[in-house]
Amino acid sequence: MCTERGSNDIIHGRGVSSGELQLSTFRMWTGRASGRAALQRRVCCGRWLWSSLGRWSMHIHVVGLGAVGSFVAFHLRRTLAPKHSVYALHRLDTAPAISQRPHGWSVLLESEGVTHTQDGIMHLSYHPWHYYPSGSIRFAHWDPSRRRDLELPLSRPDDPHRLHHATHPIDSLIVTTKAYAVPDVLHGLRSLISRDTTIVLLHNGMGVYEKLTQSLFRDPHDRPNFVLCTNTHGLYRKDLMHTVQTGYGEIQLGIAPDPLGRNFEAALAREPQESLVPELSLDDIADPVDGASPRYLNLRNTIAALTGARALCATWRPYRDVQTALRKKLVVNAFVNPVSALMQCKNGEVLKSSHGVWIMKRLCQEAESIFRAELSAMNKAQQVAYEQFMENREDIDETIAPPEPLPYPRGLTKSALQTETARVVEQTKHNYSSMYRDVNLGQRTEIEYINGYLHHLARQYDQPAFVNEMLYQLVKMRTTIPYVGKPT
Ligand SMILES: CC(C)(CO)C(=O)C(=O)O
Repeated sequence: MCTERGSNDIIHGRGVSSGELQLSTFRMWTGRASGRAALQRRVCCGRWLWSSLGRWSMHIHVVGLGAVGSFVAFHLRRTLAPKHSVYALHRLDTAPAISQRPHGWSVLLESEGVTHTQDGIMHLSYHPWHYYPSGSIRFAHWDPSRRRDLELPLSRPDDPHRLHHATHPIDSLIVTTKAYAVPDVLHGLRSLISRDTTIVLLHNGMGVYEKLTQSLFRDPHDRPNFVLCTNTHGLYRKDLMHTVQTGYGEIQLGIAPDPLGRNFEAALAREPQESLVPELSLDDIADPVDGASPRYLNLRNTIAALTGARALCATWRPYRDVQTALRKKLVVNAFVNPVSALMQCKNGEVLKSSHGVWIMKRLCQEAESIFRAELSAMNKAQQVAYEQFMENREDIDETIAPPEPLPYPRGLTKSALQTETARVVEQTKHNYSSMYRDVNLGQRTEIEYINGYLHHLARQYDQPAFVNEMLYQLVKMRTTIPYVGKPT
């Protein structure tokens, strides 16, 4: 279901006096602290906040301009007021190809036979980290009128001033590259990312967020906010920055828990007022009346911008629901993608025979056992944490109820997974899966983040998963054998 919210929900520091900002920041960051230390913190926070919120507009960067990235950039630019900037980040080596396109720097979206053109997206290019181990990053802007604004000279990672070279640190970064490319891309952009940045991850598969929090963003105090997404729109890339929409789906956004402790989903715990079902509230991310730090303001604005672009059909959902949706999509991809790539067929073929149906049913059964084992381990860990907490408490009189074990989501039973797989196969029956295309183009596949992710979970929780294992090994084997095409 699409939201009715408009881009007017995007808020900025203007209109709030510096006095108000200082007071509210003091409350938010220092709690009940008082005296000299509190005064020092108050002055320091106020200065920091004022300089950050003095910006008048939002800067949204989209990296990975394949089918999904172009689709998102297209609709954001189309919906947002011109004062907000939408940037497309390209690898420097793709820039010459773009400048030779007949449509120049415009992004094209084709839907129901009509091609729409979107201008006004600013293009920046970067050198991916692994091409330049010394850490050089260069941004070149393609709009000469704003060139001076945006140029970022080459700098080394150990240069203490290099952040200052960037006129715009990144407020909001939407990452739509293949799952395996995300860590390298973020590594390359690291100097422009701070804990005030919001990073939206929009890719197939799972495990990227966990990888990032264990490597590039280990320190919870310095970690940006992350939004994890599932996307069910049918899209394919016809050409560079030219996407075709073959089916209408939705994007679900889930905000990863704040390492600094803010509860973005506080509304769910409040007594429902008019509606029976409590709804998430943007004010729980950042309350414009109370003043807000850039960290939360950027997050609120990112959610508002994405949900405000109605054609994206993006909704903000509780993180737990998005985790369920991600697992559902993982299982669909774990069946459709390898089978279509190995059998060299369109999605519509994979369930036409009893053999395909057998594989699909067995895979869904394995996935349910894996997810049940995972949940049971989480519930056990929660119980242990509760018992330890109770043991270490000083006031033993007050009783705190033990946490309720989380119930197993209905959407992840084997029959629900089978129904969902059959639905997606029917909806995308005329499409070639992304893995089919990757295999045929001799490109790296996302197998490690799809069947590979399930495989690691199965091992972690000691669950047999032979069908998944076989698909995983076969796709890896396929990519070691040169693709020769059809015999003539
Ligand atoms: C759902 C499906 C299989 C659609 O083609 C897909 O997500 C993919 O190709 O990666």
